Parts: sequence; structure tokens; C-alpha cells
Amino acid sequence: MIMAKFTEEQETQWKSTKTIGIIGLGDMGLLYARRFSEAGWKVVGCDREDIFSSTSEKFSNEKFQVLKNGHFVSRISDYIIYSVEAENIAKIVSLYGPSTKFGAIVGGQTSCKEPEIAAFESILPQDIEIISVHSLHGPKVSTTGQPLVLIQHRASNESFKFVECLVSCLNSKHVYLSAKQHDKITADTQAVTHAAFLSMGVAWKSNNQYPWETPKWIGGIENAKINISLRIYSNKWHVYAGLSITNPSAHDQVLQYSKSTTELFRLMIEGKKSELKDRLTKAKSFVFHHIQEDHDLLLDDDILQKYSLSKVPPGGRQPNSHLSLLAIVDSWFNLGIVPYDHIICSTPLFRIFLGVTEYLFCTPGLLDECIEVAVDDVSFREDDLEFTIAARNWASIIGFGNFQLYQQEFERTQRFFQPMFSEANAIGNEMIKTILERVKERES
Ligand SMILES: NC(=O)C1=CN([C@@H]2O[C@H](COP(=O)(O)OP(=O)(O)OC[C@H]3O[C@@H](n4cnc5c(N)ncnc54)[C@H](OP(=O)(O)O)[C@@H]3O)[C@@H](O)[C@H]2O)C=CC1
Ligand SMILES: O=C(O)C(=O)Cc1ccc(O)cc1
Repeated sequence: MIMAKFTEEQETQWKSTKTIGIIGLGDMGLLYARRFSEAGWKVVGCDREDIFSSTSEKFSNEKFQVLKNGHFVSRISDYIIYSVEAENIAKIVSLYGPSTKFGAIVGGQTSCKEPEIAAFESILPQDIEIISVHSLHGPKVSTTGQPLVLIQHRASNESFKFVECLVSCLNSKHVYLSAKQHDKITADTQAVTHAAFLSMGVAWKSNNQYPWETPKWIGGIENAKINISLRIYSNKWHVYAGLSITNPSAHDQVLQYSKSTTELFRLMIEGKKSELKDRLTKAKSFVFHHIQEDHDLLLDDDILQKYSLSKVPPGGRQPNSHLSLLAIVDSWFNLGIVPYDHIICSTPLFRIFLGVTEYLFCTPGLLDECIEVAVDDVSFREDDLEFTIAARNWASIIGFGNFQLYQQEFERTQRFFQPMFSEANAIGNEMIKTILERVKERES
């Protein structure tokens, strides 16, 4: 963790003189407001003005103070974080930006920085500094050790030191990037990961099946697919829509994912086994070239075996064509992305996705088995067909930048899985904990 050095005296002085403002007290805003105020900072925040009285009541026992709207927050805060829907960032900054305290610092938590920074640059007066943040994890994951991107866009080193001092209470791993670097990396990692899990959910819904009730999806890899897909669908649609639609690099990545899915599926149904094998072998040597035969893999099917939503006792791994995993490696190859290069800037879901694909491609014999199944066994054809259609549909919705259609598609699938969310989240949390512990062990 490289951190700009600040002394204990500076921290004490900043804590007694500076006010931190959070605009948007949703999942992430609340996480920050709570953690900063518990660490001894003076924190004020607001949510939408029309729900002020219910927000005040909801947070009446917290250590931070709820104010009526972003004007009241902005005029008294020394560092203001906008933690609002990405789609509305420009509108909300134009509303409250002019009320920003003279000489303050402003930043945002949105998942794509280009529109956020553009809004700050065009709306905020020149005396205002800009330092943005992005916690690369969801609100229910422990912040400790997770990557936290810090962007010193328009600010002095002294101001940056103050912001680092503030966020140090999260115990996250600080990653220093420009806004441009941030958007490229998150497009490479998050956008495609989400496209894959969103497509799985749609495919299961389109075939009207709950995968934990169907004996086809048994075993650790399948549990990871199911738990992560349901975890995404249990969240708010705007987080995923904002992240991919507002990031132009994400459009290319998601489009490549849908192309890879389509082309691999075509080879499967045409029975072109050797062409499929050649293509995947090439992709494997590009993505996993550093992994030796005796390498200790990040994930193992047996470890994930017990995280099942099924009521019947867990059985062993079943053969599967794994189109969703083959397509991600093919996409990385076609886009020239080595996913391990982004590991310092990755989310838990991306690491799990990478762990599962690494397991499939690098466990001796498994990729060959999967290719055999993909071509010779038709029992996954209807699922793979629906998966291909879903991947293409997500790519066009994202490419057209259609927030409304995104919301409709997302919420339709969300309703289908709704009854299982609390169980899936509980099991998913346990599964993620185990995986993250393994990552830590491997790193140490
Ligand atoms: N959830 C996650 O896993 C992560 C999310 N992010 C990013 O962080 C940002 C916030 O996400 P998250 O907290 O999950 O989303 P939430 O929807 O939970 O929070 C956003 C909050 O902002 C409120 N809001 C909307 N307009 C205003 C306004 N004019 N003034 C004050 N508050 C307003 C919203 O109210 P209402 O709902 O009534 O509109 C909502 O409570 C997003 O840009 C997201 O992409 C980043 C990292 C992780
Ligand atoms: O880990 C993931 O990919 C998540 O789904 C949580 C998430 C969502 C949005 C972000 O900007 C960062 C993390």
C-alpha cells in the first residue's frame, strides 16, 4: 500500500477542522458516511430532498448528520463526495456544484470516471479541487484489503494527502490511477464480468429453470456461476447499467464477448471440434501462459462444492459446455487483455470469474472434456442458445446506451429470481469469504 505520508498531528488537526460531505446516502454513500464518522471525522450527508424527513429518521442514530439537500452539504464541507446514480451525475452536480464551499475538494464514487470528471470540470468553479474515488467492491463486502482507486485529477499534493488520510480508515489497498486508466481497466474487468453473469441469469429465466433445482448444474463451478449471477440480480440495476453504458471502452468489450459467444456456439453446433480446440488453445496460451502444470490454482471445484442452493446433498462435478467461460477467455485473447495484469485493480466478482476460468483451462484434461461435451452432447444446446441470444441482447442494449431497456431486462430477470435472493446472498457471502481468504493466502 503506497500512501502519501501524513502525521498523527495532521490527522488530529484535520479531524478537528474539516467537514466531510456525502451527497447520496444509498448503499455506498452510507458505507462511507458511517465509516468516516465512526473513525472520528465530522460528516454531513443528504439524500433526495423530497424524502428528507424519512432519511433523517432512518439515520437518527448514526454519528453523521443528515441535511436537507446538497446545497446545505456543499456550502459547509471541505471534501464532498457525490455517491449518486452515474446516469444523473451531470444533472446532480449542476444542481449543487455552484454551492460548493470556496476552496473545497470534490470527488465522486461513480463507477465510470469520464462523465463524472467532465461534469466537475464544466460545472465547478476553478478554485475547487478534484479528487475522485472508486471502491472496487459492493457495499456488503468488507473494505479491508479491497482495491480503492484514488484519482488526483486537479489537486495539490497537500489536498491529496488529506483525502488519503480520510480514506485510510477503510483499510483498503490504494491504487493510484488517472481517470482514463481507471475507465479502461474497469471496462476490461467489470463490464465483461457483469455481461457474462447477466446473460446466465437471462438464459436460465428464458428456459424457465432455476439452476439449483436442475441436476445439470451441480458442483463447485456451477455454484459459483449461480451465486454470483443471483448476487448481481439482487442489486440495483443502475449500478451495472451506469458502469457499462457510460464507459465507451466497455461497449467494445461487451460486444467482443457477444461475438466470441456467438462464434464459439456456431463451431459447437456445426460439430467443428478441431477448429474449436485450435481456437481455444490459442486463447489459452495467450491468457494462461504463465501457469505451469503443477501450479496451485486459485479455485478448485471441491472447495466450492458446499456453496449450493440445492436441497439435495451436493454431488460431484457434472460435464458442461461452459460456453460462458470459454467465451471470456476467447474475448480476452481477441482484445489483447491479460486479466492478471489488472489484478491490483479488480473486484471480488472479477477475481472469482478469473479463478473459475483458470480452473477450467488449467486443470489437466478439463478443457478437452468440455470441448467434447460442447460438440457431442446436445443436452446444453438450449441453454447455450439462450445464453448466446442473451449476450447479444446485452451488447446491443449497452451499445445503444438504452438505460430504460436495460432496466426492463434486468428487472424482468430480477423478479424471476427474487424468492431466492436472501438465501443466495447468505451462501454467496460465505463463498466469497472462502475465496478471498484463499487469495490472501496465495498472495502471502
Ligand atoms: N453498489 C455498488 O456495488 C457500487 C456502486 N458504485 C457506484 O456508486 C454510486 C452509488 O451507488 P449505490 O450507493 O450502490 O446506489 P444507491 O442507489 O444505493 O445510492 C444512490 C443514492 O443517491 C440518491 N440520490 C439521487 N438523487 C439525489 C440527489 N439529487 N441528492 C441526493 N441524493 C440523491 C438516491 O436516491 P434515489 O434512490 O431515491 O434516487 C440513492 O439513495 C453509483 O454511481 C454506483 O455506480 C461504486 C462502487 C460499488
Ligand atoms: O464486484 C463487482 O463486480 C460488483 O458487482 C460490485 C461493484 C459494482 C460496481 C462497482 O463500481 C464496483 C463494484
